[in-house]
Amino acid sequence: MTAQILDGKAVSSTIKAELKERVTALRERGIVPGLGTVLVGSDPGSQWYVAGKHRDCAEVGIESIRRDLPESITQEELEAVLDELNADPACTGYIVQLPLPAHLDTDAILERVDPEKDADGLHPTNLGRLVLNVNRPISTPLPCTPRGAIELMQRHGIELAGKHVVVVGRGVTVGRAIGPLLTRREFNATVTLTHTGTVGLDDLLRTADVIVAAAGVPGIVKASAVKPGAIVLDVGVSRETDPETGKSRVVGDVDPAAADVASWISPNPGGIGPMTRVQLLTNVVDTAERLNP
Ligand SMILES: Nc1nc2c(c(=O)[nH]1)N[C@@H](CN(C=O)c1ccc(C(=O)N[C@@H](CCC(=O)O)C(=O)O)cc1)CN2
Repeated sequence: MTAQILDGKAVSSTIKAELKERVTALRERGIVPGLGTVLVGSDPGSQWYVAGKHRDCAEVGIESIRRDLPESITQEELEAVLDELNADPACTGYIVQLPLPAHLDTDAILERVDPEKDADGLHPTNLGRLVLNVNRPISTPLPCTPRGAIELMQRHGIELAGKHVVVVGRGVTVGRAIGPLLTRREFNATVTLTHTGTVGLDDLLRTADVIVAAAGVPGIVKASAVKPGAIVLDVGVSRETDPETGKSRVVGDVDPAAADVASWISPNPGGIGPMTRVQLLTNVVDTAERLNP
């Protein structure tokens, strides 16, 4: 079997076209959605992701507010920047690009974001609402990668109800947040959360109808652990230097040979990354519409 491709680039282009129409309608009513980004330091990956977020905004008509800050910033100085964005009426929602430098308290920073402006859905209040299932139909932002991953499957006509999803990885942006979403009645999947400390991971993976590989460990999902016909989402992002070209490249969590066993697979790059980005725009437009019914 050769797996069909879950094409995140194509789906995100479609969604961006839909969002552009929604933004145009908002602008016609005098409402201009604005997305803020807060970037600390000069990590090349984070700089690339933030630049991409601003390109996306320009494409759909969302205003960009950008705060690029030095690596040396103190906790107090960073919190003051967040307080400004919390008070800025031009900012519909904003994100703090992760990871932050080690001297900063990430939990305290995420908690400082006004939950109403939390475009990433990572504020404890919004994650709590997700777990309590009070976030329906769409009243507060949902974490971008989990929601984007589900949308990618839905837009390819994949029915999740009754499926057993095995998630690999316990990080806050994906692993911990995707279970509460997938087990909502609207999706009705059954979820097993595993991680790098799970004993018998391969045996659990072989029971999965859907694998969400988000551990950030290259090759943690082996082709031999994928049930024939399973759906495989490769979310993990690691970087390595290509020995032939000397260039840095993205490596996912899934053994490429899994494409010979699975029925559907998300490429990496080109699968979940673009869906993460477009979900961020969706969160901003949803918020602008919710605040201006
Ligand atoms: N505040 C946040 N920080 C981080 C998040 C997040 O959701 N919120 N997720 C990641 C980084 N990220 C978004 O910020 C992100 C990762 C990857 C992509 C993407 O489009 N990737 C491309 C490949 C890019 C490459 O070659 O490096 C793809 O998959 O096709 C977009 C956004 C951590 N931080």
